[in-house]
Amino acid sequence: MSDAHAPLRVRGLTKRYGKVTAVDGLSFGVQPGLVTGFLGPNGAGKSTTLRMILGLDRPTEGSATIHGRRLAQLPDPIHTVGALLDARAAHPRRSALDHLLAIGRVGRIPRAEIDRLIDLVGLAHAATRLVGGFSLGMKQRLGIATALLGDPGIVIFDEPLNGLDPEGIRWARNLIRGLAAEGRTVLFSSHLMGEMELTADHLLVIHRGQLLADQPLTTFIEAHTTAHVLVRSPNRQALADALRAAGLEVDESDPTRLVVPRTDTARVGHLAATAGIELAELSGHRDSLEDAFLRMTRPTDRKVREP
Ligand SMILES: Nc1ncnc2c1ncn2[C@@H]1O[C@H](COP(=O)(O)OP(=O)(O)OP(=O)(O)O)[C@@H](O)[C@H]1O
Repeated sequence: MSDAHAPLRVRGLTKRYGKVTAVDGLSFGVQPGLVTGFLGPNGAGKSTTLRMILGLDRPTEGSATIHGRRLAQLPDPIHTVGALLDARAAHPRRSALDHLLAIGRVGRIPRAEIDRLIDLVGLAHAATRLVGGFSLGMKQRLGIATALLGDPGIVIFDEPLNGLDPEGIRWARNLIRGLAAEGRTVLFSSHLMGEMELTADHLLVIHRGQLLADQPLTTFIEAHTTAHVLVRSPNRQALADALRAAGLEVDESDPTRLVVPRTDTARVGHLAATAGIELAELSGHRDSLEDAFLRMTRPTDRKVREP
């Protein structure tokens, strides 16, 4: 599906607060059936973008549309888009159940569906407790249930993993992936790179309000990271010499292993065997999403990439 037909679409979206340009001409589409990760350092403009998509902030320029319309123009918003922006927003003196019942009433959500969602997010044991006494992780679970109340085809989660424990993070990851597998359009932001790497299929990377990348996660990692080989040998110097003689770069700064960038284990293994050099360890590595992201948003050598 092209961006022009994406269920969620942003064009030239810009937000200025006085002299601060929080969001600077963003254009992208979010596709159904995939988890799209929204990635950017603190202050990059993620929350402002999501707020404009949800009609909570007015763009200075540009537009954000859902099925071609602004959210306010949708005939049935609660059944179209569900969002978790700030888990702390729920009223502290209401129980989780009352919170969901109150919001569910607006969309005429059946009680059985509310009970199902409470179960789904693992809050059955705490449904009648006041939200004010909830941990941040419990509030996130309630926020996720609230977002899913209308069984929406589009879900937007801003930092849904904050405050969740490791079991909760794994649960949320499976839930987010499951929502996309059901064909929904899923956009979520997280500053937890390892989680983003495990959860997202597609990435939107923003920095200082501008789009730096709009591509599949694997393409992003391949484009912005290098593969390298770690190799250990009782005959370290001879190995380093043999690798260099074959035109490879060898990093000897680690006293235990040689690091050989931009190659693979087959090549290093073959060169060692040809030179008759014994190996004690041979493994291939690729930088993580975090390495790629940090390299890309480093102030000095950042290059703006058009989507
Ligand atoms: N209401 C506001 N008034 C003035 N400036 C604002 C306002 N809201 C956001 N900003 C500024 O806009 C920029 C983007 O903020 P935003 O909260 O969208 O970033 P973010 O990517 O969500 O960051 P974080 O991960 O820290 O939440 C920041 O420089 C912020 O200070």
